Amino acid sequence: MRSPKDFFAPLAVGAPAPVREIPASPSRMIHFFDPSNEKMAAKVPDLAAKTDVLLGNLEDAVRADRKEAARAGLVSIAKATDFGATQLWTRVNSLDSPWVLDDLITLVTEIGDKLDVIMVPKVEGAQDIHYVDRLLAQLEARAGLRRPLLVHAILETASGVANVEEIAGASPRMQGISLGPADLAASRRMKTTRVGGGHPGYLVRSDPAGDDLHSGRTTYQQDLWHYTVARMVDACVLHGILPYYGPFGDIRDVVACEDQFRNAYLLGCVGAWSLHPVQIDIAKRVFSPEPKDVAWARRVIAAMGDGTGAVMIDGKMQDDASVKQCRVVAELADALAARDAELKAAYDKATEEALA
Ligand SMILES: CC(=O)SCCNC(=O)CCNC(=O)[C@H](O)C(C)(C)COP(=O)(O)OP(=O)(O)OC[C@H]1O[C@@H](n2cnc3c(N)ncnc32)[C@H](O)[C@@H]1OP(=O)(O)O
Ligand SMILES: CC(=O)C(=O)O
Ligand SMILES: [Mg+2]
Repeated sequence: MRSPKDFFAPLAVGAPAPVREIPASPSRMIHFFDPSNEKMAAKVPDLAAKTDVLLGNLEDAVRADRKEAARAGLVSIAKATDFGATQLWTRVNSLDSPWVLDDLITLVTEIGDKLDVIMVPKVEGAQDIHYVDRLLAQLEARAGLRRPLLVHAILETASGVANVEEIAGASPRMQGISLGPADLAASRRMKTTRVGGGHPGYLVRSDPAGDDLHSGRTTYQQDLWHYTVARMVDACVLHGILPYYGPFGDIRDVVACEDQFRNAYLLGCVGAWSLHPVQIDIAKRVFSPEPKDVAWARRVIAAMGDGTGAVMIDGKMQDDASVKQCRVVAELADALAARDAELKAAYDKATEEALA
């Protein structure tokens, strides 16, 4: 563990100084593509126009015999594409794999100036982040980079969950953490074979009306990921970094995908992964506050003046705490509206109507 005095010192001579605050650019969807897949690669320029984050994936879902092609593909795509305001991220192979060292050396030295964030899978504890932190500093110095790369950890091992607070605070490079429900389920020996989402067997049942235990009892499916997402959100907030829901593997079930994303949004996550183009708009919709909620938040903020005291609006009590809740929604809306004219118009129209 570095001393608090050295926390923001560069870890290699010539490496750029670490950032003191994580940039709050929109990252409602982290869209995954396989840079070795020609069809997906061809779509990257179009996808850059409609996603907040594009991520060139080198790890799971890329076949072992395509790892080098994926790495080389990402280098060419990054060099050839103008991403505009969209961030470019990558997910490198796991730290115990035969590919990760070349992934990091190649990507940082060839396209370090185009990359924003490096996602590290299967993080077990702070030691994994410390390893990547020092190596990135050495490579940044070698490449002459002026801006430090940020690091994102996937929470997908039982040990990672047990150590999530120390992972979140392991380095000033830590940008955020995503839930990895597939590897996490395997690591914990959970008995679900689904990639994220609920399970019909994980439920609670209402009490029986009488002696008949078998009929008339409603069941409610529960969220398998509630505990982990909530814990991840707290760890991220504690260290000033951003929490994300990860993948939803049932691409066809756009309805349950939206539900899972919304649960994560309501619990504090800022975005989720999209694995297929059909999930991009779902994430955009869910992780952008609804116009009526923005209008309400702005109305409460306006009515609360300096933010202290208590007022009644439409029969609901508002005070110093509820105005803070409203500021969360209003500030997110302002940040998204600054980049999205359509959203800005919808927020402003709803606010005008609410204040009329
Ligand atoms: C547990 C984890 O680690 S999750 C993260 C790792 N997994 C991934 O990254 C998976 C990424 N996604 C995929 O590989 C694919 O979407 C699959 C395999 C799930 C489905 O792919 P397909 O069977 O080709 O889907 P489908 O036929 O509906 O695709 C329609 C079009 O969208 C394209 N497409 C599919 N997924 C993507 C994507 N993620 N990005 C860009 N284009 C895509 C297809 O190439 C196809 O293009 P075409 O119309 O030119 O032929
Ligand atoms: C996200 C991921 O990598 C997983 O669920 O395993
Ligand atoms: Mg995984």
